Amino acid sequence: MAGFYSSEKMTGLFAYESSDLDWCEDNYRHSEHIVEYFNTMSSLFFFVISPIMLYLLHPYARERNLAVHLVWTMMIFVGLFSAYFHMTLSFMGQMLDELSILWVLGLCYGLWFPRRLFPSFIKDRTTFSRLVMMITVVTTLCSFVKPTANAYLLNCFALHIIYSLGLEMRTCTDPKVLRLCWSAVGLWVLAISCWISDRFGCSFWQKLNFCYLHGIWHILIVMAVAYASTLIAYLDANYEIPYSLPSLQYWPNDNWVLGLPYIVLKGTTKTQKIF
Ligand SMILES: CCCCCCCC/C=C\CCCCCCCC(=O)N[C@@H](CO)[C@H](O)/C=C/CCCCCCCCCCCCC
Ligand SMILES: [Ca+2]
Ligand SMILES: [Zn+2]
Repeated sequence: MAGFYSSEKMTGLFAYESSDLDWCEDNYRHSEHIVEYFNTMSSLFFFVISPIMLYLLHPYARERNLAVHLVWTMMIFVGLFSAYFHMTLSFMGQMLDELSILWVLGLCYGLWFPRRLFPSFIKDRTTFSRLVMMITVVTTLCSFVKPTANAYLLNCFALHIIYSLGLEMRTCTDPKVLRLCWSAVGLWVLAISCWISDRFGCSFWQKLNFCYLHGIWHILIVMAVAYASTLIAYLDANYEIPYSLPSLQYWPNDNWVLGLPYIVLKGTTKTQKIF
């Protein structure tokens, strides 16, 4: 009997609308199987950008650490779980969506957090990455205590990333790097405005019959992550693999306003001897 109840509880976690979260978009408006149609479809944008970023960052990843590829590989899963969450609004969907974001953040911190900002008792990146891993595991467990707070906590990481970026950019005068930094911050500001507006201004947007801000957030946040992660990887390359002579370019065209940024390496391990 106890087994029956616990398996019933388990299926309850997968049940449609079992999450406490419900975004502004009308439920079942465009499909009887998909709770929030536009929020689900816009999550598919992750599948468009992630493979391109995997391809663009390959030369840098090969030189620095192939684990860099995990970032955009995991972003494909973030997109998948986000689509599943909005399709069902299930508790399991919510946790998969949020925990996959937490683990991408953990990975990015472990890989790229600048050495000179490490706490003084940490001497090398391996120890720092282990500490980040432990914090990520503990936060994963804590996320089940008050699941409605998770999204707010995750958004706070963006503030810490921007603060750390500010410290790193203080001495930068390169116009191309500054442009990438301001574009990343600008995209994030637009994205978070959509997220907050969807969360707290829903009755206003319903009156205007425009309930798609959370879907727009999905698109803007992927672009912000593409810009911010490339910028951080570029700063990291300058510090960790200076012989590779990193520079920034945009795909598909370097002159476009809204291309995807990537790192070009003009030197390789073969030219390392000179340094
Ligand atoms: C030294 C660290 C470098 C970090 C580089 C960037 C790392 C990006 C890490 C995570 C990717 C976030 C992907 C967002 C997916 C959104 C899915 C979604 O919409 N989920 C919502 C529910 O559907 C949920 O409510 C959202 C929760 C909030 C997520 C907050 C993510 C923080 C993203 C940080 C982006 C930094 C941008 C900095 C710009 C200068
Ligand atoms: Ca809804
Ligand atoms: Zn979402």
